Amino acid sequence: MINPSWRRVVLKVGSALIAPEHQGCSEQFLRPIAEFIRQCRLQGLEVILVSSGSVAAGRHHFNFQHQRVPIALKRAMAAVGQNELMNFWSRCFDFPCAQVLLTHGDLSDRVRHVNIQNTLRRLLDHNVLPIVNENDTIATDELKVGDNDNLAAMVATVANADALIICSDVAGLYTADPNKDPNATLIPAVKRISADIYALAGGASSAMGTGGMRTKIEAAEKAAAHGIDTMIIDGHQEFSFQCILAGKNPGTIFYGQAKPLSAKKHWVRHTLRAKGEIWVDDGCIEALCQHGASLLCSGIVSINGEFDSGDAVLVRCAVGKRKVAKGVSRFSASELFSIKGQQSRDIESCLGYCPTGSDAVIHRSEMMLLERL
Ligand SMILES: Nc1ncnc2c1ncn2[C@@H]1O[C@H](COP(=O)(O)OP(=O)(O)O)[C@@H](O)[C@H]1O
Ligand SMILES: N[C@@H](CCC(=O)OP(=O)(O)O)C(=O)O
Repeated sequence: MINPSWRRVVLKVGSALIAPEHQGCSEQFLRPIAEFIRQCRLQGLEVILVSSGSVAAGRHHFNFQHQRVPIALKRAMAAVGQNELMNFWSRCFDFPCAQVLLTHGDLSDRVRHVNIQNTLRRLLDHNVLPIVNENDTIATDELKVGDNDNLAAMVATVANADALIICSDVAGLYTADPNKDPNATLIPAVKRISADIYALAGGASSAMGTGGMRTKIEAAEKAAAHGIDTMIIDGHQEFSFQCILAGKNPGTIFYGQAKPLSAKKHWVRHTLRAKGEIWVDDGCIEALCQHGASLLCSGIVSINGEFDSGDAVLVRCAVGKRKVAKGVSRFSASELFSIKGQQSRDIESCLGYCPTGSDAVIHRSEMMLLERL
């Protein structure tokens, strides 16, 4: 294995590998991937598979020729395709497979998040292969992750994996989209994901791919913040899998951070979605960024959006509106309208009650500074 310290890996397989001809699941690329999973398990690695392809695999059952599929039809295609997908994967192995269908709503709810973690743990303990996909049949824009690269990174985080391997249709991250630029060259390793790395990424070039390279870099960034290494490899080539098993790098490796974020901070930063904004003054920004303070109501200038206590919000500078932090608000938007700019001791007299028993609007432990990242 490329890194002998890896104990648990998440392997993500894109739709173009599952159903390359739009005619249901194809053995062509899946057999070598299945063999790789088998070999990993023989080497003592725990494997979680994140398999795309429910829509691509189900499409041939519907007489629909247009490129853009209406969402209601996509949900129906996913329902039938997911079944084909699971049947196919199950036939590849002589050990049991488990279907785990998730939405973003499941990953961002603390109780369901823990349930997912416990279920994956139990499945791996009993040598079952978890096969994860987004629950496309019911997912709404608000509740879905939207692409399986980011979903796989969230699964790698919740499962405390050591590595995320993304099987794509190109060998890795190139200096430009290799399908458009013949001079593009492969970047073998990325130590830090910066804006320059994002600038290299274009969208999906195949009709089946969802996010292109950008969502793969987002996934690598999420994983790295949890200390997880990410590899992007060409899943069409058996050689890619042989390389990994032989300890070589056939694509691009993004190294996990040596000092990962705490699980709570990672969840706030990389899983929760901001439901609103709190705009703060310069003194407040200095307290947050330079003194590690919690956010208090005295520094709040304005509130934007509807959110409840417990929802994630963005903290923005009132002047210039740049993003300063992301965190969990202990007050709702309507409560903050009443107490913004007030001293903490006045919260109770403004609201008639003190909802949290603490004066922090966002506690330090539930806030991630964005400016330092
Ligand atoms: N800098 C880049 N390096 C490699 N591929 C890139 C880059 N920018 C854009 N791409 C495109 O991203 C595609 C892979 O993403 P996608 O089509 O979503 O596939 P998948 O099904 O693997 O998720 C490649 O085929 C390529 O055309
Ligand atoms: N959940 C969707 C796939 C979403 C997705 O990200 O697809 P891909 O870019 O092919 O990995 C499905 O199963 O059809």
